[in-house]
Amino acid sequence: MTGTGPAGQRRRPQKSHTRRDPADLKPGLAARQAAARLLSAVTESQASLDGLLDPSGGNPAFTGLGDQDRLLVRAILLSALRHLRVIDAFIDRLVDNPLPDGARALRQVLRVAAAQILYLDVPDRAAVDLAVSQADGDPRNRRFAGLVNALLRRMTREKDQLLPEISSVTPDFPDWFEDRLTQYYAGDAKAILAILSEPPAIDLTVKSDAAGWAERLGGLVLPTGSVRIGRPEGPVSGLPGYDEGAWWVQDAAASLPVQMFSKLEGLEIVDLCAAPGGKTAQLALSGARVTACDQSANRLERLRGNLERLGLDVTTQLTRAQDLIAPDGFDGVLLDAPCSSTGTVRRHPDIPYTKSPDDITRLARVQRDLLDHSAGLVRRGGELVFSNCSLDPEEGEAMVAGFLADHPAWRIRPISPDRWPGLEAAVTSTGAIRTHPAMLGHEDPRLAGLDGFYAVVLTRT
Ligand SMILES: C[S@@+](CC[C@H](N)C(=O)[O-])C[C@H]1O[C@@H](n2cnc3c(N)ncnc32)[C@H](O)[C@@H]1O
Repeated sequence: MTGTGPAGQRRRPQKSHTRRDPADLKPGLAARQAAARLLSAVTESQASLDGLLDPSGGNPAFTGLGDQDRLLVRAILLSALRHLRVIDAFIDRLVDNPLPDGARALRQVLRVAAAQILYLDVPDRAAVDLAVSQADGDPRNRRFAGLVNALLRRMTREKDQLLPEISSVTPDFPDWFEDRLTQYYAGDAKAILAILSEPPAIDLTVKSDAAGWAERLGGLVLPTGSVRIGRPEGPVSGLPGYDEGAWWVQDAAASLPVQMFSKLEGLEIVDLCAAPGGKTAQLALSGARVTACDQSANRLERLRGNLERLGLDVTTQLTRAQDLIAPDGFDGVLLDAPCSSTGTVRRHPDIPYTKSPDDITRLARVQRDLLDHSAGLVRRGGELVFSNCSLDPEEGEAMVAGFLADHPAWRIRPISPDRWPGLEAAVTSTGAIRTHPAMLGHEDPRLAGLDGFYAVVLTRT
């Protein structure tokens, strides 16, 4: 409020020197600041997006936001990471001189704004204005506020013309990631890379009556028996069947490993890396007596919550798989091993930025150690299913070939190529399963694709 001074002149409003939350100053600014900070954590410190966005233990810049802002930050980050190289190429096209190397904070501000302008349904003007305010409010970027304004305004004007052109010649993902996929998937690599920058469809594993649930939810039944519901607008917890535990979210590819056991009903099965419990639920639903182990107490707690909602009963054990001792063994062992998760880049587009070829080699060694230990837990005549959601053969085909070479008593029990009609291409020449995101094509991109998975059944002769 303005007032009058002693001489009767109008007094200018006093600037408050109290530190205020930027969100108080301009709606939406705190969300953009959080997005830039988290993008920097992913791309510069290799922090995992899942960890940063965890509602309980995540980054305070995110957890301190309201629900709407959190949704926006998540959407900005997913879009930015799915198209980071295209966004950078667009920014670089619009600057007269390359951005200084030290201007990393500035680049994050521009990336966050560009993700909104190029890929999200946010009014251009709001994206530009907030980016300018964001630059202006940060001493590192203040001198660039004019540049931010000019560059982003130009982006809004020229996006229709330039985006298709830049996208057609710029890869979406880092070279190491694209090179490996091209090396291993040859003819399919282009299609895989194209679909990896699309958000995935949501698949449900239903307890029963897949056709009925598909009709009720407007989805379709897949060769795996899963129900695909596309990309629903709101949270899945609002859909029919969630509260009564009639289904759970599980990519169709992730449902295959459990289906590969030849028998489950009445058998004693250990699920060694079980949380959050998608495969544990399948095992329990098939009538197995399940022990679900995980090394993470938090994740095991999540598994218990998920199984409780589904009304399924399992024994849980907090342990590292390699520390589990079971002198009597199990009829079946599921080792859904920790991996680089490159098969899930559609929902985790941070992976190409947070993982490296060295990580893949390291994780393949971890998997091999876990597989060696798992083999000792299988009763004679029992089955060991190994799986993971990596697209990289070093963590799949090659690792298992090494195991078989060192354990001559073990064999692959081959899966028949017609086990899932419509998914014949997923069965390899050795009888293992190799899925990739360009499988299960559909004319509607919202209904297409599959996570990358490798899975194999091993038995002792
Ligand atoms: C790929 S996730 C498993 C997904 C799960 N099977 C499902 O279908 O929902 C890998 C899990 O392995 C756990 N994990 C990683 N290393 C482990 C180890 N050495 N022993 C036991 N659990 C481990 C992680 O905590 C994580 O929950």
